Amino acid sequence: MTKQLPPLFRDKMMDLLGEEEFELFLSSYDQARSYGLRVNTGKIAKADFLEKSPFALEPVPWTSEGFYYEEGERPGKHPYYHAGLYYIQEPSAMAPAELLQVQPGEKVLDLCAAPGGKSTQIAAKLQGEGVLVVNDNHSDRVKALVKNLELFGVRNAVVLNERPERMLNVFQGYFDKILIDAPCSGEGMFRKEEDMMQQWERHTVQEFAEMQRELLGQAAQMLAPGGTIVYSTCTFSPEENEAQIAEFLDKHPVFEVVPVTRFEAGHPDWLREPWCEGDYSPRAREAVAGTARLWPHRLRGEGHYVAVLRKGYGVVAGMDEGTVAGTEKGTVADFVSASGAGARSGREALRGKGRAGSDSRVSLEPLQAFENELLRSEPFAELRLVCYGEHAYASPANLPELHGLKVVRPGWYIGALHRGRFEPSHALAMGLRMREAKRALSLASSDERALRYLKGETLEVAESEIIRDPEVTKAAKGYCLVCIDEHPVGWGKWLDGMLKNEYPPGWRWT
Ligand SMILES: C[S@@+](CC[C@H](N)C(=O)[O-])C[C@H]1O[C@@H](n2cnc3c(N)ncnc32)[C@H](O)[C@@H]1O
Repeated sequence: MTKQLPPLFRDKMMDLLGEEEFELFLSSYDQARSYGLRVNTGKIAKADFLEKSPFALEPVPWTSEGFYYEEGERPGKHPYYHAGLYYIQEPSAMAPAELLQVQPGEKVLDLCAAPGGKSTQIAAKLQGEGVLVVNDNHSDRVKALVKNLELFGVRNAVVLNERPERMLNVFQGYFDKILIDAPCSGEGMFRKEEDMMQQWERHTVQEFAEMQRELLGQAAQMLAPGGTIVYSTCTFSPEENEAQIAEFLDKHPVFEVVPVTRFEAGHPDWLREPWCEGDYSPRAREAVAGTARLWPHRLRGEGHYVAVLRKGYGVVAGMDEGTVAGTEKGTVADFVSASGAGARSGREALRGKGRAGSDSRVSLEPLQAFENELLRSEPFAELRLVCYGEHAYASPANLPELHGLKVVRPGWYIGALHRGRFEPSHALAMGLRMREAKRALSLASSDERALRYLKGETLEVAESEIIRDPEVTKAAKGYCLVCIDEHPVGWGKWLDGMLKNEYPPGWRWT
């Protein structure tokens, strides 16, 4: 594979690393890559997963929930994948969200989030408390992001499809933590995805560097004083890594680097011609040594770069922290948010207008009837119910007003209210625990019906198999939460010994 590396890339790495280190680096391209999965601790405790894991797992040293699995295993082809018990993720890619040190209750932004690997990691750390705003400016990639958050059963996420400059007014100084998993030239992925090599050219490095500069400046404005930004790339070029951080520190003296000691150090010595300009301050040069490099020849993972930046509280006289760009007018604004000034809380919010600019009213009764019949707990209690047309969402509390932004999901999608009926969403099923449903069916993963359910088939299910509390729910007939080994995978409708399959076509086992 070393022969396929772009010659310009080889020459550059040789210049940066020096002959001896370069040989080691080069040899990594002829070694097997590592495979990883990360346990969804939002759904299952790590110890419980390890007890039932069908895979031989070995811990990834830098991520508490991360594990290596062996080549040849197919974790994407197991019912537990469909239950959202883990995310398949390249081991080095688990480092940035871990370094963000997210705590339950925080307000977190994942600025370049699709397809959502790191968003799901952050969500698990929030444990359903606080706010997770995830954004990606690519509309097609956002679809995968939504699906992964739903699969993970995330209840407190808002999904945006925005250009970050349009988010600045709304989120000025709002977030405690921001992850910028920046678009980059992808040099660190050459071993994993060979076609990235064909796309690589010297000028792409410069193009990405320009985007990264903007993203860093925008994130700085949306971060609260005392907050943390983690900046990461999966590339080696110093233009996209150390140079970005050095330039950022010189423009934003209120920020400092929090040193990462777990990995190899960043390279101040690479801030030089012909790769980078040389005129950074001594403070900035020194600080980039505290950023981190994950090298494929030094650990079991692909190439990554990570910097942890903390925003101080001080105001430095004469320094421009950047002005807020105005938001554009006349863009999508038909999202009704019940948050922000004047909003009514919880259930009240849903009684409001169905859609901005329209006076249609959505009756809550069918949802209430569904809750009474099917839900044991109050899963929406800490959230605000909002309606977008006929679609009901449970939105995290304390969100600023989102008018004018392209909101793909204002929160946890609960279901559709139309023609006097409530149809629960697949996302609702995935976000529930089995104990929260008054009517459930738990199939063993070894039961052939588990796979047949995931393939969309109708199942024969005896009335005695429908789990219900006879004091509360006597009837077996109607919606029931279908689980595999007690982990929800979707809805079914039981009647007279048959379970009608409500598993969505786009999610089915193929
Ligand atoms: C490295 S990928 C993110 C991977 C993701 N964090 C994960 O772990 O699954 C970078 C993403 O940034 C998005 N992107 C590129 N430019 C952007 C911008 N200006 N604002 C927001 N997202 C952007 C791309 O569409 C791409 O999905």
